[in-house]
Amino acid sequence: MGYIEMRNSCKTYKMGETKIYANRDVSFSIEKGELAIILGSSGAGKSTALNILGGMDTNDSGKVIIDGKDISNYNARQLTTYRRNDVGFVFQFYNLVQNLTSKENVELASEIVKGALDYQTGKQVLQILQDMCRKKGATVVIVTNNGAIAPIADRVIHMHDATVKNIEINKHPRNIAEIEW
Ligand SMILES: Nc1ncnc2c1ncn2[C@@H]1O[C@H](COP(=O)(O)OP(=O)(O)OP(=O)(O)O)[C@@H](O)[C@H]1O
Repeated sequence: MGYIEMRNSCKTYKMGETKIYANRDVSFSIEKGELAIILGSSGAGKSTALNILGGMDTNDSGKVIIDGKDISNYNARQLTTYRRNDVGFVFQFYNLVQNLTSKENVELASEIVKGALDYQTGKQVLQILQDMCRKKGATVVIVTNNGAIAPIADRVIHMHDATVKNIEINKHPRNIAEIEW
């Protein structure tokens, strides 16, 4: 079993009378110490999957197994403990997260790099994330619509239209210095 596993995870949002499928039967597995990239165009469902993995949102059905525990059964208090102890977030833009209280949003914001990342700062952040995997054994999940950074990942999860279309394993991930966008 992977360190992180989504199994048939589904999430819908209601917009008035309309039901929007943000994640439909999303399944993937990430090994401990991997750098995984979830890649897809705007609206593909990447942030929805990441928010669920990070305990910031909950799914409607399906399992979300982290280190052998199914966090999809967690209540709000358990999710708060999980976020505090087991998860770290870096946002590209300053985001308010809908499911968190305003106090939790302020706490999150205090840990976030200032505003949108410029090119060089973006590269430095990627370098830190890759080093955290390679040197400290951390498991990192990056969400992006920029295909140019996919070669730095051990695993690339392609999403389109709320589903996982394809999963690629890079046997020889590139160093950050080798990529340009
Ligand atoms: N809170 C919400 N209420 C209603 N619809 C939502 C909500 N969050 C996401 N959606 C919808 O769910 C779908 C998936 O959105 P999601 O943000 O997960 O995509 P994404 O791949 O991360 O896109 P982006 O790259 O633009 O951030 C989209 O159609 C989006 O409009």
